[in-house]
Amino acid sequence: MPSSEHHAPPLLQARGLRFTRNDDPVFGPLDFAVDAGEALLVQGDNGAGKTTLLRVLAGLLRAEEGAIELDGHPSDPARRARAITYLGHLPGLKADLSAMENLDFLCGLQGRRRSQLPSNALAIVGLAGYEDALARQLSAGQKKRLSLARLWMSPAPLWLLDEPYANLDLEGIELVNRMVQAHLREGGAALVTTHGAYAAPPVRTRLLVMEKAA
Ligand SMILES: Nc1ncnc2c1ncn2[C@@H]1O[C@H](COP(=O)(O)OP(=O)(O)OP(=O)(O)O)[C@@H](O)[C@H]1O
Repeated sequence: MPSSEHHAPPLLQARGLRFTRNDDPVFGPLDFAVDAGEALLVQGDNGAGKTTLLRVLAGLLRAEEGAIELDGHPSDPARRARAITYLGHLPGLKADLSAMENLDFLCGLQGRRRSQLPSNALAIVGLAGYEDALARQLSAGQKKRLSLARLWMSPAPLWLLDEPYANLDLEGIELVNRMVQAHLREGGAALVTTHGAYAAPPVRTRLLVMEKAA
């Protein structure tokens, strides 16, 4: 653990991050940092570039310019695999596997927090009793909840959450906020995109407002 006089680098730092698509500017340059125990709310209208930013941070798209550091080191595939878990718009589930098989499969790919059992994670997200249901038989909200169970199992400290409230009922929105709170209490961090329509998680929050590039 770092001593009090040694200031740990942010979990995530972006400097001068700029993204263009076919020479059209999408966002940036952006500068921001997220420390352990913090959330960064990424706010902006439809098309402002929130999803693009998260995909750049997750290593799925390449920025035109700028630098990304994870824990004080340049972001590279191995560091991203250890540090980041990405919850995108699509649930990323295998339609013909059951809820439990999906979770086992994803834990096999990404590792899991030692203290967590997949069955507990399913119960936490309200899917107790759905262990054997095929993913394609789940509702949109239940699929989202299954993705949240995968998130809960992930050992990565940095959560990139693209509109995590989409398709969730009020209780599901509160579930997301409780999960983010618990994750931050354990020293994690989260980037959360939002249109501002839902209550943000009640945690230490920084704000990044994105506007459509001119
Ligand atoms: N695959 C793509 N090909 C071409 N243009 C794209 C693609 N994906 C996004 N865009 C464009 O990039 C810009 C940013 O899109 P992005 O999805 O990042 O916005 P967003 O802030 O996440 O929007 P929303 O709130 O609607 O999800 C938009 O102008 C969009 O039309």
